[in-house]
Amino acid sequence: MRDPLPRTPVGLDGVVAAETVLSHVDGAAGRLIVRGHDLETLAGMPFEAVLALLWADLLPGSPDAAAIHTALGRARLRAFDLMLPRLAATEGLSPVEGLRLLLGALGDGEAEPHAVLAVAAVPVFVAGLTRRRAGQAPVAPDPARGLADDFLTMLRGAPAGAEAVEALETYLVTVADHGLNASTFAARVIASTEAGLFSAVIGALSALKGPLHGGAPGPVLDMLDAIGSEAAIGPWIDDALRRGERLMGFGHRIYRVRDPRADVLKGAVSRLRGAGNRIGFAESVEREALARLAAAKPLRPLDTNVEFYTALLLEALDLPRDLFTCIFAMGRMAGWTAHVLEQERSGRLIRPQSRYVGPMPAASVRGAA
Ligand SMILES: CC(=O)SCCNC(=O)CCNC(=O)[C@H](O)C(C)(C)COP(=O)(O)OP(=O)(O)OC[C@H]1O[C@@H](n2cnc3c(N)ncnc32)[C@H](O)[C@@H]1OP(=O)(O)O
Ligand SMILES: O=C([O-])CC(=O)C(=O)O
Repeated sequence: MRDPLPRTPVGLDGVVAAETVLSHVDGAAGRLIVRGHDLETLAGMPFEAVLALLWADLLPGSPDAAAIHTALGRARLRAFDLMLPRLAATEGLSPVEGLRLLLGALGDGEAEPHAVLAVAAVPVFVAGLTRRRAGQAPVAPDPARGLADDFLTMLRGAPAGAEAVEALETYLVTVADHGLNASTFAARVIASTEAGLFSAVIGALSALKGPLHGGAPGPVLDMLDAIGSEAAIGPWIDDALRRGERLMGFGHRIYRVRDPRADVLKGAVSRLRGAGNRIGFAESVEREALARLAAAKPLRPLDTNVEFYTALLLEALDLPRDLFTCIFAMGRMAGWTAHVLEQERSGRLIRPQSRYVGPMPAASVRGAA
């Protein structure tokens, strides 16, 4: 007998790998609680206020939203200086690869609190690398602006309207934290080795990049484009399911009902002028997809996840679809940093077990010497 471990499904379903005060995902009820607040009550708050909630008791002095606004403005200036000499190296990389490269400029010796600098750096880097590939010079941050507002200003080279800022802010808050999802788990594993916050969030970004996690919203739009017309919806979905493909923006490891973030984001898209036609089509696709998924997988409830209306919202904001994962990272950096700080406080190495199912040596040489 060389296998004392019970057979378990791979994927860590249902395994508790950390205790957290940060967020709770109730998959049966379709409820997301962030530090004692339902998502729906957070959705109107500034991103800086949600950062104050997530970082409370984890950052020295538990700064409030106003102090975080000031600290993030200062840190964006620092990130801009770090970015300038490295921007050329992002040539030829996808935006998320470029962001990963630029985050590598954040060294453990930085004076700003690392959580603050990591959150501040994402909008600066994403705006800078997007402008560079369009042949435009980077725009310096304005520390007086809020993070969402400054990102759109740095990206476009001109202030964005209040409606767009509010919609982006709703998005950033909605995706700020979500229990022990794959990227946050990756961050906590890296933090548990005491490798430092910047290493942990670069690892998290690498996990987010995949199409089964934060890479899904771009492909949601690809799917809507490929379907093309109302008449094609049913046959297109049937063909995709027949080929064994996954419909992007549907299904979730934890939710067995509709992801509560979907409706918050759908509301935000609906409030944006000019988003009307595409949202009507998206609703038809969603309706048909849910009916067909229920018929195809009767034993596995599959509902709409956050990425479906993320795609619609970011498209309505006129953001290029290959930036969507970077913008997800802009919001999720809040949660990653808070989880890293919490993990560093608990201080225990995360090291699960694998079950060896490979061959044993033909003849034992142990003890022969
Ligand atoms: C922010 C986020 O990360 S939200 C998720 C974003 N990702 C997506 O939208 C990609 C599409 N969705 C998926 O791939 C999955 O639903 C995931 C990755 C999100 C969750 O996957 P898991 O919990 O591992 O589900 P699992 O792989 O066990 O799937 C169970 C069954 O449902 C099917 N299924 C799951 N999601 C989908 C989907 N979107 N479309 C079609 N079938 C699906 C699987 O093929 C599988 O069927 P089978 O039992 O006949 O083989
Ligand atoms: O929780 C998950 O597994 C994926 C997800 O929705 C997120 O990270 O926002």
